[in-house]
Amino acid sequence: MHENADLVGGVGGGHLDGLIESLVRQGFAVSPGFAPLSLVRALRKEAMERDQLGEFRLAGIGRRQDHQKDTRVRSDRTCWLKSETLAQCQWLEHMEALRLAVNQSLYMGLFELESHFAIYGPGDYYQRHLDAFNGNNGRLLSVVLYLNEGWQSEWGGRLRIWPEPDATSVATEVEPVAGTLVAFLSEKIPHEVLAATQERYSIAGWFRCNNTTADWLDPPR
Ligand SMILES: O=C(O)CCC(=O)C(=O)O
Ligand SMILES: [Fe+2]
Repeated sequence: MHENADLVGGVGGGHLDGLIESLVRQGFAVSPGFAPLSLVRALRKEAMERDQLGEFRLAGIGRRQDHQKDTRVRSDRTCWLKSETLAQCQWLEHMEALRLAVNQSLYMGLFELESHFAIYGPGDYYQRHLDAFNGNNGRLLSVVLYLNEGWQSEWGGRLRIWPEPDATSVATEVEPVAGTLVAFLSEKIPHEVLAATQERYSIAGWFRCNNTTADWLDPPR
């Protein structure tokens, strides 16, 4: 069988319709088994190799001028993805299928994706936050893919999700199990990564709008 058979089965694969329906209904979606295990394994192996090479950095908060390191808010380490390996290209193809499906059904105008590997060591966390506010960074839709095979519930590391920015009651908690994809509206859904007792591997990504359009059409004078 062609080595991309997994990918062809996975994209389409019945996940996208349910995912979009959940996004419309509640602003977030949890899709277990979204990515095939073969792809999850390849991605985790790459994350581990790049970590060995020292390519991960303590995660920052914010972008550009307001970029700062703040271990009180989060303590994971991250490494940006590039389309430099087959596995990363396959991840990007999955996300391209999601982008097209979301744009077709929800007219969200998702334009480009930025994504990074993240490793939360034992005790690492990311406190409750929104991924975007008032369009500050152009992030519209957030996605997270978990890369942990054999994850045990008692290890912790769940993603806690609230239903709206000011909510006090939790909507759900997601186990960071291999192949599960979570997607949510970046400006609307607060979330928090709870500390785990084991290393927790993931890819987090953000679809952004096309920030350059206005500049091109109506250059500032
Ligand atoms: O790893 C997760 O479950 C979520 C990560 C996250 O919230 C982020 O990187 O902004
Ligand atoms: Fe986040």
